[in-house]
Amino acid sequence: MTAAVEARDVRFSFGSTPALRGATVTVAPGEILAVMGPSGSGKSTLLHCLAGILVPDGGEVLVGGRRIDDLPEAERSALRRDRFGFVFQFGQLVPELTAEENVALPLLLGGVRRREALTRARGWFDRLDLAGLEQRRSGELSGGQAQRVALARGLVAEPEVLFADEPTGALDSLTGEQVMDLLVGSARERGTTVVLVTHEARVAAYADREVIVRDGLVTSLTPAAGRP
Ligand SMILES: Nc1ncnc2c1ncn2[C@@H]1O[C@H](COP(=O)(O)OP(=O)(O)OP(=O)(O)O)[C@@H](O)[C@H]1O
Repeated sequence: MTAAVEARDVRFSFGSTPALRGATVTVAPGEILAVMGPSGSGKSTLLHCLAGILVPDGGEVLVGGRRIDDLPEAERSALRRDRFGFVFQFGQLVPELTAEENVALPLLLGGVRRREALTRARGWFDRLDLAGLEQRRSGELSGGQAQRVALARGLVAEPEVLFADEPTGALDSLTGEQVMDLLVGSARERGTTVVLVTHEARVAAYADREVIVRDGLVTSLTPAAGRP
């Protein structure tokens, strides 16, 4: 089966600091993969390389079996917009926009007309337990609400792959569990592939499989905790 996303022997340095030293990982279509590992081990860098945000110094990144690391920036940017969704640790909502405009953003950037984009965006508010908050700005939302809005924004364009970098890192454990339930539930409903960076075992337990990044290498493959 062709992998949804794959890194082959990927190397990346920030100046003289090596962040990835030959990382190899394969994510199957519809799989939820947790990327674990100590602070500074290269987890975010691996996610950024898989998502075509960073271009590796060596090795290859493939999406649906096709190399993306050698594409021009404009094509990688279009790929991110059209086929990927993103959720980061601190939601990173646009403060000037309402919650529903934030959710609609990927659709608007993809050329969907405003009225249709907002209608599709609103559909997510009930689903993610956000009904009534459509017109709020990010400063008027709790951390958990803002992160659910960010999750809706990551999923609204029905991406093939959702990249989530510490999506619960700024939340208390109960709120974090609610966000993970919604993230995993929505991904499973649509068969969305998920690459989930986390240093928390209880978050990784939501995944189908976990890999550990250590010193810029993917060093171990184990079943996620709590799964047979
Ligand atoms: N923008 C940057 N400039 C310079 N060095 C960086 C930059 N980003 C990351 N690094 C370095 O690259 C290495 C890998 O960082 P990365 O952020 O990928 O680790 P991480 O496993 O995601 O860490 P954390 O769990 O703390 O977020 C570290 O040594 C880090 O200091």
